Formats: sequence, structure tokens, C-alpha cells
Amino acid sequence: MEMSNKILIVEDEFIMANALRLLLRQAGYRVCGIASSAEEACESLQKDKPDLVLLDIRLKGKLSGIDLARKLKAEHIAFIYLSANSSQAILEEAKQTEPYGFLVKPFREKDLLVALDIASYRHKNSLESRLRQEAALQKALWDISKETSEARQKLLKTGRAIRSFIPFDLIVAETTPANTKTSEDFGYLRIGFDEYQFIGEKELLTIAGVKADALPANTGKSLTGTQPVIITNNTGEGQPADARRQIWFDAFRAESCLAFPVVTGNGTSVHYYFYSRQRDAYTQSHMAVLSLFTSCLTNVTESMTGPAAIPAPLPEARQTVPSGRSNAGFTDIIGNHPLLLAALDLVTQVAPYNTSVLILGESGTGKEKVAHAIHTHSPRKNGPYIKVNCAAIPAALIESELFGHEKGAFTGAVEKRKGKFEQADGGTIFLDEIGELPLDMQVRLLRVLQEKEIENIGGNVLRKIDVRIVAATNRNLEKEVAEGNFRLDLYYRLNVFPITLPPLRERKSDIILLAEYFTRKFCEEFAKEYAGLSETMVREMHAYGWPGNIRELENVIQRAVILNNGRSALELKQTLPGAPAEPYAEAKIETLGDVKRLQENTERDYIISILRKTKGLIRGLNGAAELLNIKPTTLESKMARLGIQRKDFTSSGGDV
Ligand SMILES: Nc1ncnc2c1ncn2[C@@H]1O[C@H](COP(=O)(O)OP(=O)(O)OP(=O)(O)O)[C@@H](O)[C@H]1O
Repeated sequence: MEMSNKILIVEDEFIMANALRLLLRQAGYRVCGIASSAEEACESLQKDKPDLVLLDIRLKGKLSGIDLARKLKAEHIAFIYLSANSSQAILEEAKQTEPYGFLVKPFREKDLLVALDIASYRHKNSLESRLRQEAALQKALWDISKETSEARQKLLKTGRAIRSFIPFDLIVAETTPANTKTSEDFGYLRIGFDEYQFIGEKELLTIAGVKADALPANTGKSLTGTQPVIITNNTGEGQPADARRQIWFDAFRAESCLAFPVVTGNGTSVHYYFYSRQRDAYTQSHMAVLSLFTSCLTNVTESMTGPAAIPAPLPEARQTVPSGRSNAGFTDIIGNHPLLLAALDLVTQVAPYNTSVLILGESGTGKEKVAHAIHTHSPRKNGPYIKVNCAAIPAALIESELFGHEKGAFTGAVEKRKGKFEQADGGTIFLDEIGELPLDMQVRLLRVLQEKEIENIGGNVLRKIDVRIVAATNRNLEKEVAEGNFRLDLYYRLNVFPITLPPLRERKSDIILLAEYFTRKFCEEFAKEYAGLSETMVREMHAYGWPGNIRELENVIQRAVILNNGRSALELKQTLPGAPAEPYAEAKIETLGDVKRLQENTERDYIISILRKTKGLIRGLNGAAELLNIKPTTLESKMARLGIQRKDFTSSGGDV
């Protein structure tokens, strides 16, 4: 932390607060205030503008430290929790607020100083990348407002530009011209990494399954005021949706919505709605983004609705975006499950910067592919990309492998050798299985991260290097830290930007896309005709749990292609353990019916993944309904509709 940075202490125990103040002052920090409640802290935020807040979880007064943390997060102020032993539930809740550090009382002076140092490093990094991203968004919105294209195209482009700030499954614009009572609404549904389906009135009717005369009139009256608001689906919380909104919610199985009204100079108002299938997708920080970009969005809106706006083309012109199979910019990363797309969004967000990235996920989920994509999407793409598998190198050799050695540095070092870090200079190094790195190597890696320099074994010169570090692990690093196998300081520095890849069983809707992709690939490799997949094969593959993820799927397909006669549809020719599930249709997206089915599949996958976690428990504490934040009865009716049976997830099959 730079010495000039100001720290606010929020702590209701006077003695503790004072001791902290002394300690921080001695270490050269400026303490701008001590607040004994969250309310007092809020005043100090206004007045003193601290750079970092040390925050006790339990506070006197109505608001807890966690409530205050949510506010800090929305305002991008770094904070570290100080806490006496709290319950697991409170710790989980605290973790959700993404603190920059966590100190358990009593702590040593050294722990505090290290935590401050790490927090400052993380904050600086995330602040810089956020500012750069905001500048990029501002420019993109400016370009859209200057462009001559019709309103639909502009909405699509705006959605694309803004999605890494405000994630959505569906974006809708509702236009109400001045002095009229009816509005027009249309939108885009995200169906792939960069694929969107246009949704106008006709499409809405088809997907919602209602007749034109049953569609509630669009009065454009659902929003009042000029501030963004969060609307939740049908729960009595937040601002309730009007009848027309409810149709959009239901048709696309959305759970939450962020609405943003814009009024243009000529009196036309346009309301933008971002819908998400996740329950609490939108927070104060999303509202803050919208407020920040109000003027840019107003410019875009003016250009969509003003006198110079280009009218929509005649209805026969098809406006759907072509649905390709691979993801634009990620040509060899197959799949369109929202969990995968969210991970790819993070890749495009972080790739342009030098930030270290930590990729988490089970074995075979595509971590290496993602690491490589980060490199190819970065300005370093023409530099080297060096991969190191930390688990595959014997402990005795790893140091020289990574850092190189001078001639004669140790027995057997017959000539000077460049280490992997030096080889990666100007490019990216991918450290796979970082959890396996021995502790002494972790210290040296930390040094590379901090000082950006390396020292060969047997050499005594330090050499500056310019390397971007991408690391991956299938281990739970937090557990490794707790067990003393992984350094906390290294963990924090690597974990600046985590990207988690979902296992295949949580993105079942991608199985067939991947299977077809690999089948084509191997048919080509073994010079066989591609004749598609047989129905039984599709069924069996859906019923299987895929412990080995995509790598296992790839092997299964390779084997099947080799054993196939080259004329008929592919058969598995081996048994995958697991009972056959109900037939699962192919994930082609060509008609609106496909879109609807895709949604159902996604929802089914999601509910199944939660039920697996809760072992079939639906009601009560830590039950699936609670985790999904819906009423147990709602969950049960959803399960009935989607054909999910609770007994498939309980160990005994009995009642819970
Ligand atoms: N989305 C995807 N589309 C196509 N192929 C993929 C995808 N994800 C992974 N693969 C393929 O699956 C295999 C496993 O992927 P990868 O090696 O990236 O996984 P990993 O998570 O790094 O595994 P490990 O932890 O075991 O090293 C590779 O052959 C890769 O090409």
C-alpha cells in the first residue's frame, strides 16, 4: 500500500480500534478515521474518501459489516474483514462480498501488513483494468451512436459492448414515442458466445405460446422515474413486473431484470431491460455502471430514435443472426452453455492486460484451451507461449526447468540452459497444475510476480523479464493454503482474476455439440464418412456423468469412430456406466422451438447440478430451493415440468 493511502477503521471495540490505529501509523499508513458502526462509516466514506477499509463483521447498530461491505464493493473501495471466530454461514456470506483480505482475530502485526500489501496490489490491478475497460466501453458506445445502422443493429451492438459489465441472457428495448400511449419492444436473446437471436413480437408470441390477442398491451408504463431499477420475477420483492414484463420473464424463464429508462431530447423514451436466468444477477454495482454511462447510452438512444434514425427494414428481411457452431474468436472452443459463455466473457475481458489469471476446473474441462485463448487474444499473441506442467517435472529438476542454470551450476549442468520463464519473455507462460509446485519454488515464483525478475541457478545476476502468468489447477487451492501446502501470499497474487470452468456434467446441453465436433474431427483424421450420431448413442451419452470431462468424451468418440464401419451413424460400441435418461434432442438452434428447448435443457442442467450438491434435499436450510432462492413449491413444479425426480439424487431414495 502506498504510504499516502488512507485507511478507515470500522471497529466497535475501542481498544482494538486504537491498537490498530497505532500499529498502522507506525507502519507509515494514514488512518483517516475510526467508525464504530456502519452508519458512522458511511458518513466517513463521504467525508474522508478512504482508499481502504478495515472492517469488523460484527458491529453495533442496525447494519453489519457485511452490509457495509456491499456498499464498499459497489463503490469499488478495497476492504479487509477483521473477524473473531464467526459461524460458517457468516463466513460464507462474507466471502460473497469478495473482500480483498480476511484476518481472523487475534492476528499478528505481520499478518496485517501482508494483508494490506496484497489488498493494495489487487486493488490497483482491478482498478486499472476497470478504468481501461470503462474507457473501451465509452468509445464503443460513442462509435455506435455515430454509426448509420438501424435501431435493431444498434441494440445488438450495445448489448455486445456492455455484456461484460452487465451480464444478460436477454436484452430488450422498449420505445415509447412522445405523446403516444403504446410502445414497441424487441430484443435479442443470447444463444452463443457471440450469437444472438432477434426477438420481435412474432417471436415473443411463439416462445410464450400465447395468441396475439392475449398479449398484454405494451403501455410502456411499467417504469416510472429516471433511475435504473432491479425487478425480480414474481416474488413480491423489488419492483413488481407489469403484465407485459411478466410475459418476457416467463417466456424466457428469466429470474431477474435490470431496467434502465432513457429519455431523449425529442421526448421519446426508451427503456432498456437486461434479463438474467439467475436469481440475484443484478446488484448496486450494475446500477452504478448504468448511471456512469447514462450520457453515452442517451447518445446511442438518440441515434436510434431521432429524425436521422434508420427505419427498420421490411418484415421479409431476416434479422436473426446466423447460428454457427463455434464461438466467434474462440474457433476451437465448442459449446454454448451459459456457464461456458460466462467464462469466455471473462477471457475477453482480461486478455488484453498483463493481469495474472488463475484457471480453475476439474481435469479435462478445457483449462489449457482457455489459457491459450488468453494468449491469442492478448497483445502478446505474436510472442512465445510456453506451457509448463508443474506436476510432470521431478522436484529436483523443476528449479532449473523454470529458471535455467549456468554452466557448471551443479553436477550434470554441462552447459548453460535457458529456463521456461526466460523462454517466455515477451509472451505468456502457462503453469498447469500450479497446486503441485513445491513450496520453495512457490517463493521464487512469488518473486517473479512481484519483482518481474529471475535469477538463474549458479548465476548471480538478476534479469528483468516481461512475462504474463496464467496458472491452472484442479485442486481447491484454498484448502491447500489451509493445510500449509500453498502459500497464502502467492494464492492471493495468482487469484487476482480467477476463471472457473464448469465440468461437462453441469453443461449437458454441450455434450452433443462437442460429440459432433469430435466426430467430424476424427472422421477426417481417419478418412471416414461423417454420418452423424445414432439416437441410442446420444441417449447414452446424456445419461452418463463424464468424470473425465471433455478429454474423456474425446477419447470415447475417437474409439467409436475407429470402430465404426464408416457408413452408418456412429454407435458407442462400449458401455458407459449409468442408466439411460429420457431422450434428449440435439442442440441445433434453427427454429424458435429449438431456442425454447435449449432454455429448458439449461434450466434442467442447472437444477440437476444443485440437487446433486444438496443430495436431493429440497426444503429447509441448504436445501435446493434455498440455494436457488425460489419457493420449494415452485421448485417442485419446475422439476415436475422438466421431468426431474428427486429420488435420483438422494442416497436412500427416501424422504428428506
Ligand atoms: N470447449 C472445448 N471445445 C473443444 N475441445 C475442447 C474444449 N475443451 C476442451 N477440449 C479438449 O478436451 C481436452 C482436454 O482439454 P484441456 O487439456 O484443455 O483440459 P484441462 O482442463 O487443461 O485438463 P488437465 O487439468 O487434465 O490438464 C483437450 O483435448 C482439448 O482440446
